[in-house]
Amino acid sequence: MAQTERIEGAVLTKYVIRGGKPLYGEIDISGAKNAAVAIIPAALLVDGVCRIENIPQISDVTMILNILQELGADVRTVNRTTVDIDCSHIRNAKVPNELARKIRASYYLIGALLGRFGSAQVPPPGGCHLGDRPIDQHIKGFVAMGAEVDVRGGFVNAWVKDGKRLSGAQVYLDIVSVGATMNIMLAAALADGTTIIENAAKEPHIVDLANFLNSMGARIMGAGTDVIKIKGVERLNGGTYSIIPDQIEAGTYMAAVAAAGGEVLIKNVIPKHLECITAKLVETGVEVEERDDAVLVRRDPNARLTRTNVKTLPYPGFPTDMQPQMAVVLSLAEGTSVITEGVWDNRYRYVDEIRRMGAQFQVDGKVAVIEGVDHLTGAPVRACDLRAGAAMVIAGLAAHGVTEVDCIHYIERGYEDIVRKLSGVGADIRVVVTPDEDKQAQVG
Ligand SMILES: CC(=O)N[C@H]1[C@@H](OP(=O)(O)OP(=O)(O)OC[C@H]2O[C@@H](n3ccc(=O)[nH]c3=O)[C@H](O)[C@@H]2O)O[C@H](CO)[C@@H](O)[C@@H]1O
Ligand SMILES: C=C(OP(=O)(O)O)C(=O)O
Repeated sequence: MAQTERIEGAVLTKYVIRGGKPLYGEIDISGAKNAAVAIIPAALLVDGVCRIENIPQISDVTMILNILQELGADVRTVNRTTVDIDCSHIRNAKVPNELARKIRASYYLIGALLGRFGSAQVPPPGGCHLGDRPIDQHIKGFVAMGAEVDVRGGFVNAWVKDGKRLSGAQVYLDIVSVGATMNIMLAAALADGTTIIENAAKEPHIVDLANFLNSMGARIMGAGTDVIKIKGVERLNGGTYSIIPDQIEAGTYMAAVAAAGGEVLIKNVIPKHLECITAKLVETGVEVEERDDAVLVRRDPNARLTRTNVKTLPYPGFPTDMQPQMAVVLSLAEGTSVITEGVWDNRYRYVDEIRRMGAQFQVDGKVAVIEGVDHLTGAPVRACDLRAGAAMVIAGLAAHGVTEVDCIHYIERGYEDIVRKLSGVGADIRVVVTPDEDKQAQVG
């Protein structure tokens, strides 16, 4: 990722956690990062004002809103979680380099700009390093719809060969890809004719993007199944839409209660979206009670967790974005657990960090074997990426002693107010700001 941990004023920030305190109380979940970062670019397709509610206050959202503004969108903050976006006056289909390379979701601008203008120039996506992150399936979809695509001069260049409008097409995805499914949906919403995506991904954020587009006048059917049908329309009109709660943020706090013990009501969630996470936590001995729009998570701080095996898979399988957090839970479970990473090639980069805290963790390719330990011990550790960073926080909450988590800008890509939310349930966690000595030395 291109973000830097050096921030204005030559300071470094980290989280300092004094662990070993069970968590009690309530946590409110914010809007879903992975839905927001696709729905905001989708506003490019709309003629008029889109009011988007339940937007999470995270740095990836700030970044994608900044990109739209750079392109010429009128973005107005209505309140903390609501923005009005009007892209009607944009005429520019070239996305600025510096911003777009910082986030993976900038690739949604390809589908949205192609759909709106018939051309797009977007830098290759950034995002967390989880292994190779190809976009060949996105490109396959655009090409099937009549686009030419090449990658040259540091940009993905895409344009429609004959005229300005893409044509509906049948696209079979060779691999279940969330990004390709959403990007093709974006491109197809205003296309001429019907697009059918086969072997589509089924994640909650795919359904959310379809619901957003449909609420603005699109005709998308089947989102949430593996065949999605998009009947292209002439135009989309403005409207109001509220983003779904963040499945992974909720799962992260569920894992925190599992690791640290206690009883927390996790509010503003869709319990159905959490079932894949709930099922695995229950196997380890955690109690989870589903309410209408909340889950109550309980774990006796004096009882040991039980081992289990986890394989990450596309939805409704166990999410890859919960793999590091679940690994911390299993590090504390009695017996040997096995995790198989089924989506990414390189999602165990945090292993050296968690080992510093006493976890017994062996990794061979996509498989991790974890021997549960009785307790973890606080240590200085680094957030290697967004979810690995969240996992370090969870480990710190459960550990004996003090844990310092560095590189927290990764965590802030996807977690709104994590320190306030955890402090609210009794965690001893602070943000500490210290002078950046390297920078001071340079300045001096
Ligand atoms: C299926 C899945 O769990 N997807 C996750 C993936 O979405 P994201 O959209 O980033 O990734 P994809 O779903 O597209 O990728 C899934 C797999 O398909 C491969 N691939 C993808 C696109 C492509 O054109 N060619 C190709 O080969 C990837 O290398 C990966 O192995 O990461 C996000 C952030 O961690 C998660 O929120 C998503 O839940
Ligand atoms: C890895 C993630 O995000 P991104 O794909 O945006 O890097 C994530 O949400 O867990």
